[in-house]
Amino acid sequence: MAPWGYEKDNGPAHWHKDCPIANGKNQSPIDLINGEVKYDSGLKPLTAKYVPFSDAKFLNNGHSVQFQPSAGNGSELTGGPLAVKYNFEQFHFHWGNNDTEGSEHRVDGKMYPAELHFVHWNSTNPSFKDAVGSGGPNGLAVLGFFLKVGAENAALKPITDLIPKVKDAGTSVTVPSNFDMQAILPATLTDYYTYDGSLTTPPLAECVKWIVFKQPLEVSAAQMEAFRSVINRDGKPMGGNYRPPCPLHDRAVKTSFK
Ligand SMILES: C[C@H](CNC(=O)c1ccc(S(N)(=O)=O)cc1)Cn1ccc2ccccc21
Ligand SMILES: [Zn+2]
Repeated sequence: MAPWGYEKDNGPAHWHKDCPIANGKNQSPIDLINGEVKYDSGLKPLTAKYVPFSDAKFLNNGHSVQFQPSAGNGSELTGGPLAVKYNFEQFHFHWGNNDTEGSEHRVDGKMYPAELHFVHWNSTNPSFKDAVGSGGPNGLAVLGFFLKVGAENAALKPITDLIPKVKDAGTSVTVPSNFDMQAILPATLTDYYTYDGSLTTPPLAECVKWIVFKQPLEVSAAQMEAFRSVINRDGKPMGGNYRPPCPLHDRAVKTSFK
């Protein structure tokens, strides 16, 4: 099979051939149905402590655009549903070719124009790759933020301004060391959905504690358009790089809010 992608001939419906876990019982994304979630008063706010990276790249890997430090620097995530500290690994985006589609998770069937994922790995593992392969839903913790079109996002501007430099698959650019990743996050990481799931791209490993925030972030129409100028390995617009929702099976989605 051609390397996986989101086109007709290599998209999500084909992934099970190389990754049979695609039809597993803990797959992501899902449709977050408010009538079926359960409030858990034990869910505390999350704490993300992000230290500026001196050596990070912003890259186009053919299926997303991704902020990738060269090494860890103590940036970490704790709290919420997490029992231990998780190290920051990377963040990346999923988006659509118009404002009616693009996010991976949905809320009562509604899609947002894009979704931002902050990927972290369980620090009890020696490395990110070990955490992916560690088995069970505590290997990674991914924060999901919906993006909607509105005011310009000043915190994301240093990143969206770099998008034209990584238009082509396989290209990358150095991110200025004064980029403040912490500024992207809302002041308090309180209202979220959380459930046990998987990577949303092959190898689709079922190793993720998902934490999806109820409150979308805003980006300007111009910032949204920047994403839509990115192209994939086939020279086609990358927009549409989202997996459709997967069956919940017998999983519970908990919320930190009533
Ligand atoms: C997974 C890793 C490549 N994929 C990811 O890192 C990743 C991270 C987050 C998401 S999302 N959209 O769910 O937030 C999706 C993919 C490579 N890799 C590491 C071990 C490993 C083993 C076999 C094959 C590839 C392997
Ligand atoms: Zn993702």
